[in-house]
Amino acid sequence: MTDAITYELLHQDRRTGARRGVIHTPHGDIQTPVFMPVGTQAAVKAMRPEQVREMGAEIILSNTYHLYLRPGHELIREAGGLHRFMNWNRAILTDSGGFQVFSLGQLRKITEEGVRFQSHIDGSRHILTPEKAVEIQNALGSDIMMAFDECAPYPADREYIRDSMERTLRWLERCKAAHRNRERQSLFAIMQGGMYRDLRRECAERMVEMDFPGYAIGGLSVGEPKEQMLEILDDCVDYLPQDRPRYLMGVGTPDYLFEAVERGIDMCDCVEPTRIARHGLATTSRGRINIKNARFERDFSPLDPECDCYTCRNYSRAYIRHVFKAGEMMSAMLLSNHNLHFLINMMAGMRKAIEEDRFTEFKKEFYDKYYGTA
Ligand SMILES: CNc1nc2c(CCc3ccc(C(F)(F)F)cc3)c3[nH]c(N)nc(=O)c3cc2[nH]1
Ligand SMILES: [Zn+2]
Repeated sequence: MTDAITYELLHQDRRTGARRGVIHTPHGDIQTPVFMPVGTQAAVKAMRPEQVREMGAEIILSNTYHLYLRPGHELIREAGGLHRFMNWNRAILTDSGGFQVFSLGQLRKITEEGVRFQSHIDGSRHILTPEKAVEIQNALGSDIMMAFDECAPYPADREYIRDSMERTLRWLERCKAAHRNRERQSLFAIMQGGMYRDLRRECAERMVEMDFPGYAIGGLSVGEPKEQMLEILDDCVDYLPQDRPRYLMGVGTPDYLFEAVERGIDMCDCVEPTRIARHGLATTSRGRINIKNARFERDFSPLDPECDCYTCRNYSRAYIRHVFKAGEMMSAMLLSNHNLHFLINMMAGMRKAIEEDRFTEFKKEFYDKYYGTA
């Protein structure tokens, strides 16, 4: 029986680990490497689905933890699934909730069974188990479901990491056993192992042994120094099979995206573009700008002169600064639109550069402009 998703490798950059591929899903193809906009509560903040689609997004992320607590996965099942409910007809990947329980839930307790926690919304008590996480994602109908894992905290000693990794692997067996409709929804495994190279290798080997249609690298972007993350990443990608997509979880600022793609990562996410929009921050080809800054008061040029998005074609920095200061929702709409467009555009540039075996040059050009070393 074929899996819901399959990966096709199109081209390997001649001088780096960067690779160009396509992920075929029941809701269309995803060109990789890809940046996935975050739609935590069944909405990409301040954006309508048509806009997200129009800028070229082919997959968005959503979340088991949030949607289970509100509005409830059974309600979404009754609505015909998450695609119907949020009017998004391309691919959806849902995280399994483990990470969010730890970053959002109060009073949580890990047991062999699963994780007990109190809702950050109303304090009600719940338990999330591997079986429950699969059931919820099945109700949501996401094309890619993530296994229920523990994203170990940073720093953590080797003893803790090994025990946590072993439990995550036992939970993975339970997720696989609970997963029925492989031809409609694919289950991705998530590699843990902290910052310990040998544990990472062992975790990867045991996950690959169980065979999944895709693999995520978890337990990173949890506060570790950048060099440490890149060191771990150097090894992790090589432990994974060539013919499956690789998803690096929680990574999404431009510099990290380049480093991840250079090492052979296919999929990335991050709440950053829409989150920073709400604080008046815009990502431009010449670095980040804070629109609140007084220097933009009479600046009638676009956010980014090199950007062709709706925001940059129609509004000035002065206007966006004004609506932001005035507390108008328009500022989140215009900044989210630009920030997402910028990252999606940047990924399109990476894909083209890989096809032409000039990823290294593309990365240098980008860095020189973005960090002003030009
Ligand atoms: C920010 N750093 C980080 N984020 C991490 C995430 C969350 C990724 C995610 C997924 C969906 C959404 C949604 F809001 F769009 F829904 C938002 C974020 C992880 N998730 C799991 N399962 N294991 C990990 O080991 C892990 C490590 C992570 N490091
Ligand atoms: Zn723009």
